[in-house]
Amino acid sequence: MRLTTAQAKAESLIEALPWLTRFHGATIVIKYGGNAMIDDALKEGFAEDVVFLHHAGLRPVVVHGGGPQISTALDQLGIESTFTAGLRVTTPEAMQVVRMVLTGQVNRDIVGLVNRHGPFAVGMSGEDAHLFTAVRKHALVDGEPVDIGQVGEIIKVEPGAVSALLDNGRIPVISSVARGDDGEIYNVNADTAAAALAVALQAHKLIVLTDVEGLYASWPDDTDVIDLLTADELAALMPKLSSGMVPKMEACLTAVQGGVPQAHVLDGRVSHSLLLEIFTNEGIGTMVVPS
Ligand SMILES: Nc1ncnc2c1ncn2[C@@H]1O[C@H](COP(=O)(O)OP(=O)(O)O)[C@@H](O)[C@H]1O
Ligand SMILES: CC(=O)N[C@@H](CCC(=O)OP(=O)(O)O)C(=O)O
Repeated sequence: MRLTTAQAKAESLIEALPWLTRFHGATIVIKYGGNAMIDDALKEGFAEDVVFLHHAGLRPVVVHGGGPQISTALDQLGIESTFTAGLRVTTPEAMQVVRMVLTGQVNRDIVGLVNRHGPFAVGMSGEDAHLFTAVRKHALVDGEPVDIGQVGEIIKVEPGAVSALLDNGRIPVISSVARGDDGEIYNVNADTAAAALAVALQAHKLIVLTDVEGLYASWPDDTDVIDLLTADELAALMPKLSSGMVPKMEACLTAVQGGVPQAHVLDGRVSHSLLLEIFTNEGIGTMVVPS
């Protein structure tokens, strides 16, 4: 029997029923990366998805990056910027720009888009209420530690302010800047920050949005997406991964090993990818589960 358009829509809604039941009240940490913020329609779609999750009874938390936006700002200011082992070498001068772009620009943009739908989003820096405390991190190059400036490694998460916002029916939107007990501020990779928060909140899911379909089996030669991996399988694969996928898959591993039952890498260029992952039977992207 052919379904009418209206019946097909009803079928889609009903397909979501078991997932709505399962995830009611669940905390979902979503990492929104700079490369998934490519155009206004996608950004608006992302904001709609987050508000949809909120109305569906989930507790979404957004942790965002903004790497391309930071690079553009540094370029415009004539400040040179390089990456070592996937992390931005961050001089004190660059750190001011990182903080300005992440907390002052990208954070405001996301909060503004979500709040078109109601008084939901509250923007925070990872510096606020001691959310992220970091120490200076060194990159490892050929096994040797290399100084990369004010890049932080999170050593403590105090999620109380985030939990209070969630309990108050808000959607926290958090930039990946951290404070140090030494009085410094630190630039933290946003995938890493999202994983640390997912563990501290004991979230039900970590979802990392990026600009590829998921983890490719053997990038760039083989672009078959690996749809499911256990933590042990991922740990064995880690040494073979390169560039931007390293912090993303490390984040998934940290989250799952830290008690988060599911971590996903999804294509943020696909409109409404968050809803497709959470509310459809197939899901999309790569999912990491405990071994
Ligand atoms: N095995 C892999 N599977 C998928 N992408 C990979 C893989 N290895 C490296 N990459 C690269 O990692 C990039 C994603 O990382 P990145 O550019 O840092 O994203 P974001 O800004 O979303 O954090 C992809 O666009 C791709 O070029
Ligand atoms: C230390 C480090 O590299 N920090 C990142 C923080 C932003 C980020 O992670 O943004 P995406 O998620 O868009 O890549 C940076 O300066 O680019």
